[in-house]
Amino acid sequence: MSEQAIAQLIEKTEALQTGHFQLASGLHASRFFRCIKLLRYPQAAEIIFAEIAHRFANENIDYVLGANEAGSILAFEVAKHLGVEVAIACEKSGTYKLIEGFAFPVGARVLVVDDITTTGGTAKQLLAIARQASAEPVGVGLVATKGLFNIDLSCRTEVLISLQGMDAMSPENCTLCQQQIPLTT
Ligand SMILES: O=P(O)(O)OC[C@H]1O[C@H](OP(=O)(O)OP(=O)(O)O)[C@H](O)[C@@H]1O
Ligand SMILES: O=C(O)c1cc(=O)[nH]c(=O)[nH]1
Repeated sequence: MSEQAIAQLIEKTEALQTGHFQLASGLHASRFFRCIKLLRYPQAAEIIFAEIAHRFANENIDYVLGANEAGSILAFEVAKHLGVEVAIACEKSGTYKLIEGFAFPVGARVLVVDDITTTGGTAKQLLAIARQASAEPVGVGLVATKGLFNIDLSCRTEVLISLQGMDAMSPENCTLCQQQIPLTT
C-alpha cells in the first residue's frame, strides 16, 4: 500500500485540519492530524491496520500496545491482524500506565502503535511501560509523523506517511497566539 493511498484516505476523511491547536506536548500548531476522523470508517481504515500488521508480521509479536482514543483502536485492530493480544494504556497526570486488567508476561514481544508522533514523548512512555514489565519492546508502528523532530525510539519504527506542511511552536513563539486566534476546540 502506497503513501499516496493513505494520503487520499486522509484527504477524503478530512483528518488533516487547519486551525490553532494545543498538542499533547504543550506545543501549538496550525495543522493537526485527527486520526479519529479517518477511523470513523473502519472498512476504509482497514488498509492502515493491515499495513502496520504486515510490516511487523515477521517480528513474532506477542502483544500490541496502544493508548488514548485513536491508539487504542489501532492497537485492537492491528492485534486482530497479527492474531495476538492487545494491551491498552491511559494517561493520568502526565504518566501512561496499563489499564487494569492488561499485563505483559516477562519477555513478551511488544509492538507499540500510535496515530502520530510530534515530540515522541508518548511513544517513549509506551515503550517504557513494556520495559518496566521486563517485556521486550520490538517496534513502533505509526500512521503518520509530522517529520519535524529527529526522533530516535531505539527500536524498529515504521511510519506509513510523513505529513507535509506540519508545524509545532512553543506557546511563547506561537504566531497564532500573537494574532490572538483562539484555540480550536
Ligand atoms: O509525540 P508526542 O509529542 O507525544 O505527541 C503525539 C501524541 O499526542 C497525541 O495524543 P493525545 O494525548 O493528544 O491523545 P489522543 O490520541 O486522544 O488525541 C497523539 O495521539 C500521540 O499519542
Ligand atoms: O502532537 C500532538 O499531540 C498531535 C498532533 C497531531 O497532528 N495530531 C494529534 O492527534 N496529536
